[in-house]
Amino acid sequence: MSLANDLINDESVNHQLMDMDMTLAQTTTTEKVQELSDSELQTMSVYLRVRPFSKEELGNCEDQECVVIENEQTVTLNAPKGSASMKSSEKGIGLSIHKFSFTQIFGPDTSQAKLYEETVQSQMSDFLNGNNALIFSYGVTNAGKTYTIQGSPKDPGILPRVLDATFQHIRGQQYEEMDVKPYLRNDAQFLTSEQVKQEKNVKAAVFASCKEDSDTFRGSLGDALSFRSRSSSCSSFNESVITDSTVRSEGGQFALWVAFFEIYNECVYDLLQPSLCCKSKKRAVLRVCDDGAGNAYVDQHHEFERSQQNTAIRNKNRSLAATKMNQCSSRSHSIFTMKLLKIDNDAVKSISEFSLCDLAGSERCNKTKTFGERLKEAANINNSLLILGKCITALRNNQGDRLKSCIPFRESKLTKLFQSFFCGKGKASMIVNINQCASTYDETLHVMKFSAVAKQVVQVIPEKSALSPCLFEELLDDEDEADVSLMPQNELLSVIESLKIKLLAERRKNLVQEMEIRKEMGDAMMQQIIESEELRSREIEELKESYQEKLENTFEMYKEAIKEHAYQSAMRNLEDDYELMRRLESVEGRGRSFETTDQWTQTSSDRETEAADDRCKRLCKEKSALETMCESKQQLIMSLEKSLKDLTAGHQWLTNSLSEKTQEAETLRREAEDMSKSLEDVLLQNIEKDKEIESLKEQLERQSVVKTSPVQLKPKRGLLANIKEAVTSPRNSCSPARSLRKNAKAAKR
Ligand SMILES: Nc1ncnc2c1ncn2[C@@H]1O[C@H](COP(=O)(O)OP(=O)(O)OP(=O)(O)O)[C@@H](O)[C@H]1O
Repeated sequence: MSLANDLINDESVNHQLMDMDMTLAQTTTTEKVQELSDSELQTMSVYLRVRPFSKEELGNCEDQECVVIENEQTVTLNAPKGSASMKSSEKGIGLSIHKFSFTQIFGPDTSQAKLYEETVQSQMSDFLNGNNALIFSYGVTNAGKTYTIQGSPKDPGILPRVLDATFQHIRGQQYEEMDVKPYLRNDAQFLTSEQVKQEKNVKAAVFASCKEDSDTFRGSLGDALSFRSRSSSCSSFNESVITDSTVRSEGGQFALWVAFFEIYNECVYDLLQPSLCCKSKKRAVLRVCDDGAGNAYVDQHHEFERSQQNTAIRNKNRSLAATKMNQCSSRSHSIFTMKLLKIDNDAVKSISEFSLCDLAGSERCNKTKTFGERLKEAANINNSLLILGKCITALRNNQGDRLKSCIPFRESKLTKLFQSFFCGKGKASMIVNINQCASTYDETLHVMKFSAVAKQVVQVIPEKSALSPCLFEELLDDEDEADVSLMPQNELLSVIESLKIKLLAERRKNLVQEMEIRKEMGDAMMQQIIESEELRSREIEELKESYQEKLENTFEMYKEAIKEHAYQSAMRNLEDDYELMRRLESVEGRGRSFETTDQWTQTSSDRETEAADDRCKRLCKEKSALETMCESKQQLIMSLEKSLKDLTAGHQWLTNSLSEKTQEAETLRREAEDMSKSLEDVLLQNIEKDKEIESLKEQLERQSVVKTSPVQLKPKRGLLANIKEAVTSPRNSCSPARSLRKNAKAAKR
């Protein structure tokens, strides 16, 4: 899609350039055209069709008034926020508003019928009058190109309408024989009866297959190409051609031959090839031939009759794919060609051709998220559109330049087939399809810039009688020759020299241009590859992480399972050991019983003896195995017993030392208790002694009072003796204390 961008980078500058070029072109061509008495000169018709928003697009806020139709010829494009154009304009590099003019603009409400009437009808008249016409739709993917060319079963597009109009025109004049067929690009040949037979067989196979497909797939996408039934309610476009006064209706008969092919990845495939063949075999690639006069053509025409008008010719063979931007994106350029042969008195009077081309969508690879096969397709589509752009630019530039630069028609199949139309062999017009989505604004802008260039291409439309393959160019050459013949030889040589220099400069310029274009395409591809690489590495990282996590989980799971298994095995081993022990014991028991029972050996048969022997051997083996196992177990048990003994001894030592310590602690506790008791006693003794002293003091006081009083009190001798004893010998046994206590109690009483 960088096509238009490659051609035009700065809009304002280019507009000025265009204006200049246009002035130049117009002056130069006006001079020339004065001599073209029978020719018609006009710029290429470029129509714009703006498709309506889909519900999804409205839901996604795509409506940001990016496309404003000012009037029937002018449209304004306003860059939405976030678009590359807006960013550039904010940096002061470009403009955020662009105005474009077209031959005619059709808004979102335009019906298919109106579009047909106002765009195709004049070319239709040319075609029916014996002239050639080409209509091609151009635009970004999902802009409505296929809808415009093919339409839908309910609302047929240009193609079914053109066919219908053709049949209306040749009604009652159809040539019944099949013995005249288009030949080379502009010629016809008479067929032998054998060839006619072959043609009839091919035709029957093709249309039977198409009919079958139509019945099978009715209602699917391919029905878009169904030719409108005559009983259809839509009749307006039938009359339009019939009532057209410019169409000459003379005598004679008409044979209509059609070809329908696609250019996919620079290979041409027949879209009318019977489908059965396609299923089993690889599709045959058609050759683009040259008729010797520089006109390329594809020789694959099928005769077409009125009876087949209702037959659905489907484009199910066409290369379609779902891209991020269009679920049913055309991945090829499809070209439908009609050749109308006018036959009168067993001679072909005229041959006219009408080609309708639905170009594949121009697109940005990263926007459409294309990879692999899709990327290859996109590269091929973009390349052929790029060459178409180069041709159109060169055509426009040549108009203002006496030394015409080479137009690279031969660089792609598409431009090879378009060449004759651009060289004056017919009238070409372009329908530019755009959507109004904000997200595709930048691409739409490129398309508009491209169409601005195309609109300035001046076409020379000669009268049929004066027709030669490249009239405009031939006339210029003739003129140059006439001038040259009058020049002296030395001047001629200098002219040749200067021409050589100019040629070299031109070649260099072309090379540089080519290199730049290739570099840009390479860069775009590289960018795409880098982006996809990054995406891949991010995905790989994410995958790695998720696998790592899964691995860890699995590892944990296995760890658990191994633990479980080890536990189960240990349990089983234990049980086995036990079982073996049991069996060993029983074997030993049985062995003992065999030894003692003599009668048993005598009475058993030989077979039983053998079996018993075997069994005995097996048991012996088992026994020895069990013994070995027991031995090892015994050793294990012994070692375990030893460690248990050690542990018990350690435990015993610890217990003993603990009890010793406990005893020591008990003794200490008791000693402490005794000490506290004796302390308590001493305290009590002190208290009692204090009390006794007090009471003795009281007694002494009383006695001193009695000594002074007339009443003589009888002295208490025992008490005094006791006091003396207590005072003088405090360390005496507890009996005195006890007696002291008694005395104190008595004193209290
Ligand atoms: N004028 C219109 N009115 C209504 N619907 C339209 C109109 N133009 C296009 N559409 C719808 O828009 C969608 C895209 O159109 P279409 O497939 O014709 O685009 P395209 O340009 O051919 O895309 P691609 O280049 O990817 O093949 C289709 O669903 C079609 O029916």
